[in-house]
Amino acid sequence: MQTGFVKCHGSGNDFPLIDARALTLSDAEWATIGRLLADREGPVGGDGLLLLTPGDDAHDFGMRMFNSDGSEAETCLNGLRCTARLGFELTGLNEARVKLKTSSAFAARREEIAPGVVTIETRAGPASTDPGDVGLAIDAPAIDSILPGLPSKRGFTAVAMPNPHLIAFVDSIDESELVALGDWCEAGPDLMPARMNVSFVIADAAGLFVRTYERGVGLTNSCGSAMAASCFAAGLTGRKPFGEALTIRNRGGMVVASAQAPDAGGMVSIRGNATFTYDAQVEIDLQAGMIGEMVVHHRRVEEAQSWDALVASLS
Ligand SMILES: N[C@@H](CCC[C@H](N)C(=O)O)C(=O)O
Repeated sequence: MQTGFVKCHGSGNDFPLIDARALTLSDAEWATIGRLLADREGPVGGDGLLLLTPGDDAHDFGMRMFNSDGSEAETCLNGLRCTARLGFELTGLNEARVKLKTSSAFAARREEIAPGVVTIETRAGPASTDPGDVGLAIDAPAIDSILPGLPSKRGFTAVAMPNPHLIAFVDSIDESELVALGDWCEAGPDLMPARMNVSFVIADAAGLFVRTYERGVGLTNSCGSAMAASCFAAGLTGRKPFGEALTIRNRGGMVVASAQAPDAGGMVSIRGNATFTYDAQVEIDLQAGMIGEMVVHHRRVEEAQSWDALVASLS
């Protein structure tokens, strides 16, 4: 099959994005397409696959997200900004209620965070620390807690957005430690059979810096739901106030986020880029599990440059 897609990124977290509203493929077929398109060794590459899907009575449209290992995630908040932008462009809406795998989110166009940078705000949640929601085999919420059985003596806060996140606040980020822990989680141990995303987070005067090992992917430039979970965890642990806009930096750029306290609703808003870098087409052979050459129709050079200028201004 010939498949058209937009290559996009939210804060450097990059994805092929398909308008799948009229496509009826099985979950297994989408998982295969996710593995093929998001393969860094292949012609496209990405941290996963995004699908714009049909809405229903309560939603204007929907989003599905497959990690590069083919597993489907409950949400992807960098991807949600990009998917919402495509949904807005195809429906003429400027804000929407978006159907996710197990929850709903709100998305709206916002004023550009920097010249030429298309900006979307999302509101997702409520964030939860319930062990059942985060998929942890423990008796009580983990908030700055050492987790028995986890090969780390750091304090972790576990948050579902609703996808599962383990957050440790650290003074400096040891990437090899993060990768070792992320790899351990990827095995789906009894403590977390559905695996977890793991982030090391620095809280400083400028806000937060978040580095994430993503479930089903590995280290990525940024992870939107990890930034949301970190913002919520920073409020829960008293490192940052709830209800205030925080600048959250990452390897790919930045977003602005704010989290409500649990008793105020526990929703988390993120404002950031939804950058489209090129539009392309590729032949996918589902039987053989192979993709052909990619043909790029349109490179969105100015848009990509606007984002690069914002990132350069951060350093
Ligand atoms: N990059 C995403 C999260 C993608 C899903 C995640 N790897 C999971 O399996 O939960 C984001 O921006 O939120």
